[in-house]
Amino acid sequence: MGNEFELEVNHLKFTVNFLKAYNASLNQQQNKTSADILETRKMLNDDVSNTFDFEDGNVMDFISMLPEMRMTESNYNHIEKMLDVTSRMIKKPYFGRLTADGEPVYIGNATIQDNNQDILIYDWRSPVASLFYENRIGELSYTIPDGSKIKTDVSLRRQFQIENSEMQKMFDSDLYIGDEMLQQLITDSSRAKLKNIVATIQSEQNIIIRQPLSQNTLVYGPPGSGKTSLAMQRIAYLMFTYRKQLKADNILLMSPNEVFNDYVSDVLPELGEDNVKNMTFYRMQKEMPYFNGRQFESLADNIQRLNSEDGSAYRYKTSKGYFEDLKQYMDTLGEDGMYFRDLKYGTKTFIAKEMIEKVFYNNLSQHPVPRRLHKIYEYLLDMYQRELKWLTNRKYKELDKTREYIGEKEELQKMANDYATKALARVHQQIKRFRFVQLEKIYVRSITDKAVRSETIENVKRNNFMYEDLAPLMYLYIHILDVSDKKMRHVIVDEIQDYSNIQYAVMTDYYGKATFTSLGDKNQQIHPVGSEALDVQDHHMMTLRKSYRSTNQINDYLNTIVPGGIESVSVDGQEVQFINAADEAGYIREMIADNLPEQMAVITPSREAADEMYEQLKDDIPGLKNLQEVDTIYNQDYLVLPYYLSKGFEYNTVIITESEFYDDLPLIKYVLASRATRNLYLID
Ligand SMILES: Nc1ncnc2c1ncn2[C@@H]1O[C@H](COP(=O)(O)OP(=O)(O)OP(=O)(O)O)[C@@H](O)[C@H]1O
Repeated sequence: MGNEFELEVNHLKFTVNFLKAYNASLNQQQNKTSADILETRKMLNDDVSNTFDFEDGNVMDFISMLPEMRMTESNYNHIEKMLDVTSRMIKKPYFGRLTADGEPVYIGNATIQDNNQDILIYDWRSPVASLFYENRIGELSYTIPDGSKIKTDVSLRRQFQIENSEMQKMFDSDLYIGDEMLQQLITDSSRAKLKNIVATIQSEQNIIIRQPLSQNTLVYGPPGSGKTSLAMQRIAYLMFTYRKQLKADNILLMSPNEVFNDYVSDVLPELGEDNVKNMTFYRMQKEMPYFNGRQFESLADNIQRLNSEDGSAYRYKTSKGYFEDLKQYMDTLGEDGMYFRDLKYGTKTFIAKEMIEKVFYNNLSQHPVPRRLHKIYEYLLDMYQRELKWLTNRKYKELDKTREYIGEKEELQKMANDYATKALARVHQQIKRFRFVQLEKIYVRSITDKAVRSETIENVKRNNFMYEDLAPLMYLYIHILDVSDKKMRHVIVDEIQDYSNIQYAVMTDYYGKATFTSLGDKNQQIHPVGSEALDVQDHHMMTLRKSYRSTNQINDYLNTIVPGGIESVSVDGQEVQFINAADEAGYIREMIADNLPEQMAVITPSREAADEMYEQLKDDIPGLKNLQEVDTIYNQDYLVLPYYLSKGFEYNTVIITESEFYDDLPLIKYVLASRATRNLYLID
């Protein structure tokens, strides 16, 4: 092994030197390309834009230069990306090695070729690198893009710990148990944000990451089994494997809240990829103009409200039974049950709902519902143009007659036009937003439970929509108008257990051209009412069992809440602390006085309790942050937060205050306790 270590140290030196030289040549290329771009731009400025005239041949010159300019700029972007990648890789060129069919295969964050085009380092996402994540040696096989399997004899699997271009340690490991690299990562809690796990992806995780793009996948796994990490690694994998089809803006990450996006935002850039578009279920309605101006309760407010209120309306509206009723109601809209709105301006009716209804049910009855509505939309826009013209003319005549304004005819015309445009602005907006359809009434009619229906009518009247109204309204909107986002090719949904069947249908139907990877844990529903299990079709179901986050002691405690929930792959730490303290803030103050943990989250049962706790602790904990529902930045090591915001995160030390609050909510306690990596305190 001594000799082997030396050989590896030499190979590392060679690779680092190569990367340094490569990086320097990229630097030179970048300078040259940026000089070329500047020169072209300057030339265009001088020669073209001063005399930008279609009569002049220089416009043609400009057009003929465009492809080359685009190529130079894309070349520049590529060089910049490679500069970034190689700068990182100089410090840590690779993390693993295989000997496959007698040949060394080094594995790192990107593929690097030497001057003879031989591969010096394989990207971790390349097919052959998959063998590394099998965590064993022997006769193995990997799949290449055409689907065929390549049999390979793997005689060595080696992991490296390299820091600042220096070899620290190496391990030859063919067994996952005793994986020292993994153990070291598990004990490293130096970072507040989610880290990449590229060097220690486990075989059950590797299978999930490498599912084909065409496959819908549903993954369940206990707390700490790496679901969020996999979500990010999978995005990086898809972007590499399908780079011709997929750009960052074709992939969507559906997050439980806004701050979560920041929590995961380091992973993709570290892996050399751009961050993808992110979304929350709540924010989806903002992409649908119909809902502009409608006030929807936020998820956080919904959770707080239903903590103390009766949840029967929520239960009804998220149930499979209601979803079936809604679909049935929608199926008959072509014959009956469609509701419209009068469009008015001033005291005048632009169009009466009865008229729209007549066109919808009589004149257009041969078409499907969405087609009818789009045709009505066109008629109404046409009508609007005619009305605008008529109103402008009338105003023009009026102005002309009063002769109060003596000016140019064009000015008079403009005044008349401005007047008419303003008068009809609301009508125009309503047409554009399809507000001539009375979606809310259709929704209310689809509710068969009398009490829920009358409560909903009151809320609609007050423009006070509940969170649970979002999904059925969006579902109606998407289907009645046949609206979808055609750009997304893949959607990753984390914390899938927090979505009802109707919510999932909204996502899969709206992102209709995308396949889905959804990840969650049925035992981690944070909503006080909860939803029924997800009924999905055409999804490959996968289960994770092992958990990498918390110490064995914390995992043992978690297993007392959900027996057998977690298979612990971890290290020992201190026992879970159950504390009785009349003055909770006082206890925390004392506890941290001589030993402030690296990171700490104080979790409270409500927003009010969080505000109060923050006031009591802020002078004792430097940089303490009171995390808000609307926050989008996650970079604090010391946090106070209400429990429903803790979803998906992890902290070195977790203090659950007023823990008796969760006595009847054991699964919420489970979620909160599983946020701790090293130390867990439950105070009551
Ligand atoms: N293969 C791995 N190698 C190293 N660390 C890992 C691995 N898998 C997961 N982890 C670590 O375990 C912790 C939990 O991972 P993650 O947050 O992705 O789990 P999760 O399943 O989403 O958890 P939860 O359901 O509780 O939100 C993270 O610190 C992550 O870095």
